Amino acid sequence: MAQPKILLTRRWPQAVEDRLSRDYDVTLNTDDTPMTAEQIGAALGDYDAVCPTVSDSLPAALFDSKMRTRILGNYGVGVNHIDLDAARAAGLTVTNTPGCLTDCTADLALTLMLMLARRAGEGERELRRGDWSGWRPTHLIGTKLSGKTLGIVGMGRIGIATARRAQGGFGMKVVYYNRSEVDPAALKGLEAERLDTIDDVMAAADVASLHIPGGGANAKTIGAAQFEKLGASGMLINTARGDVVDQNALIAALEAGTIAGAGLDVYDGEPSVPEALTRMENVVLLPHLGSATLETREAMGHMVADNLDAFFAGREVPNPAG
Ligand SMILES: O=CC(=O)O
Repeated sequence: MAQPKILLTRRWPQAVEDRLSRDYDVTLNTDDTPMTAEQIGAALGDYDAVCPTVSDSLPAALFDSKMRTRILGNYGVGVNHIDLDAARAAGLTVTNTPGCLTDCTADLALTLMLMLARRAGEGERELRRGDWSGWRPTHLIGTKLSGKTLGIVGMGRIGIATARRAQGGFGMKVVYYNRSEVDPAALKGLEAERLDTIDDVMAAADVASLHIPGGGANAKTIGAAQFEKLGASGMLINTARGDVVDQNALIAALEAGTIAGAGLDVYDGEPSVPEALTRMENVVLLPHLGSATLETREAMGHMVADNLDAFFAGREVPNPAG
């Protein structure tokens, strides 16, 4: 029997490309440029499986009954770039990669917190510019994280892992908002108080870290009113999705001093980043590095491969999305 035809929309770690190339008739996007929606639409007519990622866009208009594709093996946990309802209505199975990127994304949330609180980006820029004039007691004074309050918005796997690091490493008090009650077993050993609303979390937090999925109802969850609550010494961390923050309201809040600073790994409309943000010293900007370690990027790829293997063997897929 012919091997299923599979398209990877971007380059993946070598070990996973090798595994898939052994077991499937794989097409690689060798020059690694993002594919247009039209190219992905055409691929849905040509391939048995398409494996997209967060840099792709799969709106409802791409899915029709003439598709050859039967499974979308998404490389990543977030699937807000895929119109899931339309994909399912067209008979597609959609899978994602939950769990394997939890530690790395939580690590990056802490990286942003520390860089922001300790003004590490500012300091590095100063040194590289040749402007460092030596140690002095008043140079680049930051803020201690130890003992401060971390507010988690979205207490899922990554929110919990971030809270554990902040509490275990820095003795931070943790408050959180989650739409539904969190399984107490997942919170074992963590002292964390669930508050009734996101605004309550913002008001209580010195640092607010976002861990809710993007898209749909979560768009612009954090806007001007929430920045007012976070207050002039408050810091915002976003490793989730850019669209959960009202980006214009964030820029306005930073410019007005409504909040103290922001540490961002994701942007609404990325990879474009508003110039206003790039000019601010009290903002740490990373290029969507949450899951970017070799171990995790390989694990994500193997998870996609496991889902494809199960699907084409007629078994239940281990990680259905949504
Ligand atoms: O951002 C990365 C992911 O959603 O996996």
